[in-house]
Amino acid sequence: MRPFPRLHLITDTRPGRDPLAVVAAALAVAGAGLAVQVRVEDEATDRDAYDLATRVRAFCAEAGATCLVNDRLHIALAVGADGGHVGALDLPVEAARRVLGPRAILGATAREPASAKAAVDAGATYLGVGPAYATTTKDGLPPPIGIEGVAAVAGAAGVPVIAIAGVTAERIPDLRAAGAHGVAVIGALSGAPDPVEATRKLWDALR
Ligand SMILES: Cc1ncc(COP(=O)(O)OP(=O)(O)O)c(N)n1
Ligand SMILES: Cc1ncsc1CCOP(=O)(O)O
Ligand SMILES: [Mg+2]
Repeated sequence: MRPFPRLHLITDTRPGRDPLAVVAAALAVAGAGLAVQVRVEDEATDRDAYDLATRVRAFCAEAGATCLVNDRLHIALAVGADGGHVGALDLPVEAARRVLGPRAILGATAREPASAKAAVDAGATYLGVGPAYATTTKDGLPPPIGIEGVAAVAGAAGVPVIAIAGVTAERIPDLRAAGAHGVAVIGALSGAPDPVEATRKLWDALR
């Protein structure tokens, strides 16, 4: 079994972004060590999500990388992804586990130890933990939990913790010291002038 990826790239499908170009750049650097989470805007059609997931899944398969799908687990199944990610407004973790089956990777969002433990008991195999820091990529989030919040969840989780929100290469040493297994990013790669170079920086900080 391949080790659980430390670098998770979440696709950025906001207008004017080129998610596949960023995925290709990140895979060129991190290869099989990368997880790509296909995430589309809430308004996106299932057909658009399916088309993007199909292409990301093919890129990942070629590189030996992990492919996950956010929220829309039927699309994860339809494209043969490795798993999915759910949060508070999505299917409950135990239902997501039933949908994906016993062997799939299943991520759940958590921001404190009690919900983290409940998610793991319900079948989550990793936790997306945050917002670690402030982010401009997603609206409506609660206040950042900071390094202390990440450490509290990591200490209680018993599964890999992937810190999310506002993650930069410079912040990775603190997050790792707090017990995070890895990080998930959107802006650090999608907003970078050179996504290959930006991936290299994140990747070096994670090794
Ligand atoms: C790795 C990771 N962690 C957290 C999230 C957020 O999921 P969720 O809370 O369901 O919010 P949306 O991404 O669906 O808007 C994530 N996607 N990935
Ligand atoms: C999907 C999501 N959920 C919590 S923060 C976030 C986006 C994080 O994006 P960035 O890495 O640009 O801060
Ligand atoms: Mg969600």
